Amino acid sequence: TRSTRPQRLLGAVQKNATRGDPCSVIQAIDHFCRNKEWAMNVGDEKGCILDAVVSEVNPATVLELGTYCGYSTVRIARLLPPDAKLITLEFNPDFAAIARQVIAWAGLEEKVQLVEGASGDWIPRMKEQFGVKTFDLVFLDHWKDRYLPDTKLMEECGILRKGSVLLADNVICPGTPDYLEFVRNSPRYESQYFKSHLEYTKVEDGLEKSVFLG
Ligand SMILES: CCCNc1ncnc2c1ncn2[C@@H]1O[C@H](/C=C/CNC(=O)c2cc(-c3ccc(F)cc3)cc(O)c2O)[C@H](C)[C@H]1O
Ligand SMILES: [Mg+2]
Repeated sequence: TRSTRPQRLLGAVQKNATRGDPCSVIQAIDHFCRNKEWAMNVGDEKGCILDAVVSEVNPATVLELGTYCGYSTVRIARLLPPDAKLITLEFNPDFAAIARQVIAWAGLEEKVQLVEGASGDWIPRMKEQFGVKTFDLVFLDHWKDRYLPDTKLMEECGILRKGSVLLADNVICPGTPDYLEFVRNSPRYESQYFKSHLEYTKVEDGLEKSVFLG
């Protein structure tokens, strides 16, 4: 049967990237998505903003919602200090399987814990399951209508601390209007918009960085 796009993306990584070299994995995926088949990775332009925020926060604990093929997982994990931990949630087993192989090709398995399951089920269990009390950085890139409910859940479960940074992809395209309205108007967040473009296109999109004030 015909392969899937994530399988072809993995093939491009295995063909064109060097094992253990995260930058070559990132470049191979960006080249594939720009020249062969578009895919919904955060991409190189928004990826540079993501890199800057990760470097600024220098997090010991990171939570990613929506692994997909693992592109942003590799972008984030490659910048983390040795004993830092990135937990990424992906509820589609086929995407999780692809992402595991992309992360392994980049040689970043030690820094990444890919959890197969839904954010709603796992956010409440972060403490007991992984011994993580709070997250220094959360990258939201899953279903756009889940950003707000999951943010409220993270608050309720106490996994955000004063200063935790939420970074949300696609706040313009496809758009997350309810989330944006919430973080921009809530007194408990200090929000900032980073204007950019939808991955591999000229369409406007951007990232919203929101600091939880406790
Ligand atoms: C209830 C479960 C919630 N909890 C969950 N828990 C765990 N994993 C979850 C949960 N909800 C979803 N996931 C996983 O995350 C991934 C989902 C990612 C979704 N991303 C987009 O939809 C998007 C679209 C465009 C776009 C823009 C323009 C276009 F024309 C077309 C497309 C661009 C972009 O950058 C985009 O990130 C993955 C596919 C899916 O299995
Ligand atoms: Mg996205």
